[in-house]
Amino acid sequence: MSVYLPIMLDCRGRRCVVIGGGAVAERKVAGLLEAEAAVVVISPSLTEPLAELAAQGLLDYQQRRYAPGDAGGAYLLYAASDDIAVNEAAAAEAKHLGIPVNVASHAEAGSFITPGVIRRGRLTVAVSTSGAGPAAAKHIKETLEEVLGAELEPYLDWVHAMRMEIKRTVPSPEMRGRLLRKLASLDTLTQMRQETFTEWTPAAIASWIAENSRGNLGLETE
Ligand SMILES: C[C@@]1(CC(=O)O)c2cc3[nH]c(cc4nc(cc5[nH]c(cc(n2)[C@H]1CCC(=O)O)[C@@](C)(CC(=O)O)[C@@H]5CCC(=O)O)C(CC(=O)O)=C4CCC(=O)O)c(CCC(=O)O)c3CC(=O)O
Ligand SMILES: NC(=O)C1=CN([C@@H]2O[C@H](COP(=O)(O)OP(=O)(O)OC[C@H]3O[C@@H](n4cnc5c(N)ncnc54)[C@H](O)[C@@H]3O)[C@@H](O)[C@H]2O)C=CC1
Repeated sequence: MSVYLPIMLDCRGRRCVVIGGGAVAERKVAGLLEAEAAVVVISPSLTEPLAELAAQGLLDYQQRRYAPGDAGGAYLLYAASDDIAVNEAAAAEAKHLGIPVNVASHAEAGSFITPGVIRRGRLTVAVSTSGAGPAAAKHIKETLEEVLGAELEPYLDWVHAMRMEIKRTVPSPEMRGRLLRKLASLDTLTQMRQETFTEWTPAAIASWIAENSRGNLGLETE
């Protein structure tokens, strides 16, 4: 069994090439566009939704079959045609160039696989069964979706704003760590879920930081 390393990859503006324009390519393209990649699709045909994206100029569509050289300059390659030999050739080319490649028809020919993804604003949850059962991964993802509430989005926006403020005003790394761990243990998420949360004013934020940094001589006060 392959033990895959989960990582979060910044693909903004990166050239990501998808070979094939069918139902599977459609899913991979959706994930890439969500991550703001510069998507190139090479395929003789496209599904209706992919053709719509191409018409809107959201992806670079090259209407033709895969040809050697297509992996060149790619940040990621997805071999998602229904022709195993084509997927294999594209994967071999990518591997030769050291480009990470996903192979839809037989995962073991590639170097990475695609998880099911849940997003709640800044939160991303990726579910993989290491390829054991893609439909099972989808089902587990749907089960998790039910417990991950919409309040996680404003909660993480709040955590982010607080963290930025703590990083801006607290010079001591030890004290910042203490404050950030304390922040994570507050019941803000529950309050947001129960709709009892009231926004912290800049003065309230400053006094929370001051109160919880007692003994920290490095704290900048205004
Ligand atoms: C290894 C992997 C490689 C990769 O594609 O990256 C792969 C491979 C294959 N999938 C196959 C079939 C199906 N795939 C799905 C669905 C999804 N497949 C996804 C990922 C992955 N699929 C990677 C492993 C993920 C993991 O670690 O678990 C998801 C999670 C993400 C996505 O694709 O975006 C997405 C759900 C999206 C969502 O959450 O909604 C369904 C269900 C459905 O369509 O409803 C079926 C039919 C039922 C079944 O077979 O289980 C076949 C057989 C083809 C054949 O035999 O003809 C192969 C080939 C092989 O086994 O090597
Ligand atoms: N990884 C996954 O999640 C899944 C993988 N699969 C497998 O993935 C493959 C694709 O499945 P679908 O998208 O449903 O097939 P599909 O038949 O809907 O689409 C295949 C696409 O490949 C294109 N194509 C064919 N030859 C090509 C070439 N030489 N160069 C470029 N493009 C070419 C076709 O024009 C078409 O757009 C199949 O092998 C299938 O068994 C199927 C289900 C899920």
